[in-house]
Amino acid sequence: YRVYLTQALQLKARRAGCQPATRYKHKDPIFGLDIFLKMGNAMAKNQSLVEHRRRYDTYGHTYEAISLGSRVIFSIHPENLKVVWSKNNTDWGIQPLRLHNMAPFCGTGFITVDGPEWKQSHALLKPAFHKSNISDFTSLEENLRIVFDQIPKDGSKFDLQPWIFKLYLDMNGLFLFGESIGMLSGAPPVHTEGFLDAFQAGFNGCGLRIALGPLNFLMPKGSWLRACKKTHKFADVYVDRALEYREKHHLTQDGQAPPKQYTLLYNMAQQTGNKSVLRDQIVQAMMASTETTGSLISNIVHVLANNPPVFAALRAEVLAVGEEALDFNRLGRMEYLQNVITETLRLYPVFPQNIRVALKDTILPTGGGLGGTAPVFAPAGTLFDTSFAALHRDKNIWGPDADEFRASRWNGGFKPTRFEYMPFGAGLRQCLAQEKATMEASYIITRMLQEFKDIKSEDDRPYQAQVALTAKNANGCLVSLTPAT
Ligand code: HEM
Repeated sequence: YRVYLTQALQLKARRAGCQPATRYKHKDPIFGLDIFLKMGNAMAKNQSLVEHRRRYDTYGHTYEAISLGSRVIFSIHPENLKVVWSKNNTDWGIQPLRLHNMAPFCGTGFITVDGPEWKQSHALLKPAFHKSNISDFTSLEENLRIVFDQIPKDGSKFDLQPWIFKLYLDMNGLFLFGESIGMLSGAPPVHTEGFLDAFQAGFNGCGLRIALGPLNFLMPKGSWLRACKKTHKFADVYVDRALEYREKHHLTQDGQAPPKQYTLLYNMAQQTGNKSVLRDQIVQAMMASTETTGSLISNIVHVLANNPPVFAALRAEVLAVGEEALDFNRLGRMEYLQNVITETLRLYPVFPQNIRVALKDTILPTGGGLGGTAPVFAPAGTLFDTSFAALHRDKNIWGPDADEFRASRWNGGFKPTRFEYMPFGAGLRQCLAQEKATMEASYIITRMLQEFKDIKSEDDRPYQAQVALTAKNANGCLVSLTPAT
């Protein structure tokens, strides 16, 4: 039957004019253990993005391989990305790859499902990201001041990254559940004890299970399941509060609880009283927000500390703001600042890679044959693995200085297509927090440059991406800062 199936698929591919993409030179062409181990080794050395790029340089924009028995098409060709990430294309998804591997940790939600269930989850989350809910910087300012207080004022060396991550654990707590988890104050609520370690272990376990694919039975499950349980216990504290609130206010006015609208969980609890739905969504939202905006800010500071002319130009723009209020409108009009953020996300994408799976037999428009331009057949179950980090440094798109930080490349109407620059994804699953993340980054960087007249790098190592779901600088953000007054 397998032989028949293979032949039937080959016939289907030939009829559509498809040709195979360049094949990775395997040592183990049957199970593809070699490519799996090589990537594992590169990840352990924080070299996975370098390894991906090296392979694209060797094999071209699209090539294919076998990894742990699955066929994988690796591609950074914008034409292919356009098809796979298209809003109307239901041939590609994520559910068969993620749901069974992640459900014990985070259940059913926008990260784990496709189709109508994804749509429901997306609809529950979306209202909380409305501009009116994300444009008040009062709590951000209060918490940012605590970070500023930690920075040595005598110009001595300081790792800013852990403090930015603490700031974001607290800010995410406020946005997701309406309560800071006390990382900056050093006084976390009692129920958070052990939560961060459990969350990290639960999250990492999901990643490992996905990476191991058919070998995921090799991962010991006991401690992972305990970490999942502890994470649920933490989330349930807030879910129960949101449900109590919903219950208490249920019969007011038109039957809706008055909105505690700035908070994602309370916002969702206006729409559903289902405890497990709320818990799944909030755990998945924690996954999407952990270390994302924090990494972006740490990366911008890394760029500024290593590029004195960029720092000087940006500080001049910040000083020109004077006493004006830093709202969305004013921050959005700071053109150089916006270009610095855009260029930082190009060179150091916080989500550097992504994988989709073919939900049915389908065709990629390009990458096949000797010239690499023929369509490529992808039978159901084929994985599509892309690297935004490699895409964002492709010299065909960005020119010979693709590896250089040049904020001015975004001046004068230069605009890559939606599938050449994808720091926030594209299509249906595009990040709901894009505006929130970029505006908060704008606020923090502006405030920092108001408070400090110089930032110098105290680290001569290059940026080294430590990749889990997201990427952060493995070396932290070692800098020295000079106060403005
Ligand atoms: C610099 C910061 C961030 C970056 C670069 C980023 C990037 C991304 C990317 C690339 C995706 C698409 C994933 C995919 O296609 O599989 C995504 C989705 C998403 N992100 Fe973000 N993200 C950031 C911050 C955040 C934050 C802080 C939150 C929540 C508070 C968040 C919530 C979401 C949600 C809910 C989705 C899924 C949308 C859906 O499927 O409906 N993101 N993000």
